[in-house]
Amino acid sequence: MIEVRDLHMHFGGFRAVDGASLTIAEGSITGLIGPNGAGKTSLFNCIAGVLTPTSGHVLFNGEDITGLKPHELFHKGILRTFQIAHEFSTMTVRENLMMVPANQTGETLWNAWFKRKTIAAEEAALRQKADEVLEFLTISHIADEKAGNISGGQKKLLELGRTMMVDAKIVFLDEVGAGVNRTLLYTIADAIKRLNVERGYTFCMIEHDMEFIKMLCDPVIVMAEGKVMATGSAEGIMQNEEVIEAYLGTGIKNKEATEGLTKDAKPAAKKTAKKAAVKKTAAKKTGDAT
Ligand SMILES: Nc1ncnc2c1ncn2[C@@H]1O[C@H](COP(=O)(O)OP(=O)(O)OP(=O)(O)O)[C@@H](O)[C@H]1O
Repeated sequence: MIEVRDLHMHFGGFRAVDGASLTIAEGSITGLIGPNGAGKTSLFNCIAGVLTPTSGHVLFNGEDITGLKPHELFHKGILRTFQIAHEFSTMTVRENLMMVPANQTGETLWNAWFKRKTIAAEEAALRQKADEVLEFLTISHIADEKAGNISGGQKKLLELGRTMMVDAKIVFLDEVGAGVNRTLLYTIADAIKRLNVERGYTFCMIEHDMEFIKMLCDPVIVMAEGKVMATGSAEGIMQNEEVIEAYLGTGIKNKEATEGLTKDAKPAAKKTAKKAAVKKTAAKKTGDAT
């Protein structure tokens, strides 16, 4: 379980995360949504060690992990994927997977010369594991493709596959569904669901696509202006007036998210909400100094 307590991430005088508290329960697929600029990525980066928070705490099963670096969190099974998949483009898909586990014997020149048998055995085991991962993700057919040549959606699957090469406990997914065609989106959703149910992975995912959120996430946490404004089921969140207002107020760029969250809102209510939220944002930007 991850517990975030009163987390702040300030950039100069601007409070990107402004006292966020939330829980990611073990075994859940927790969605993190909110309008553009709500602070979701900053919060993710604080939890995953990419940023050191200005204040507040992140606990993992009761242990304070605030400020630990990504490699330290990696060894605890806490991994973060990025919005833009980070693959080694000139290596094959299989080789990309085989690169993930740390502390391989062949990593030093000395061992490469004198421990050849051990290295060969390790490589064979890694190759087998990589092939199992590819099969699980239904992308065995691209094992020998250069990673730079595969589609954006396949890169997202590869990113997910890399988390399977180590014993991941909690995986933070940053817009894993963004820019992916519908068919591949269902493959990704299916892989996430199976990793959750069959292998006990916990997920926390930032997503703008409400259909994707509805397919997978319970609970859904909504952030606005650096704070958690609501937590609940996807259906409940989509009916929540406050949430609808928050989305309208910031002129959200993502069409699907806006449609999903605002289709029931009345036109007059939309106008008032937009004015109120714009005022609130302006006040926040001018009134804060840290
Ligand atoms: N390194 C930084 N320096 C200054 N301001 C930053 C920095 N990173 C983020 N911000 C600001 O913090 C606010 C929150 O950004 P963040 O990326 O966390 O939001 P988000 O909810 O992930 O948005 P989106 O959905 O658009 O990706 C934004 O106003 C952004 O401009």
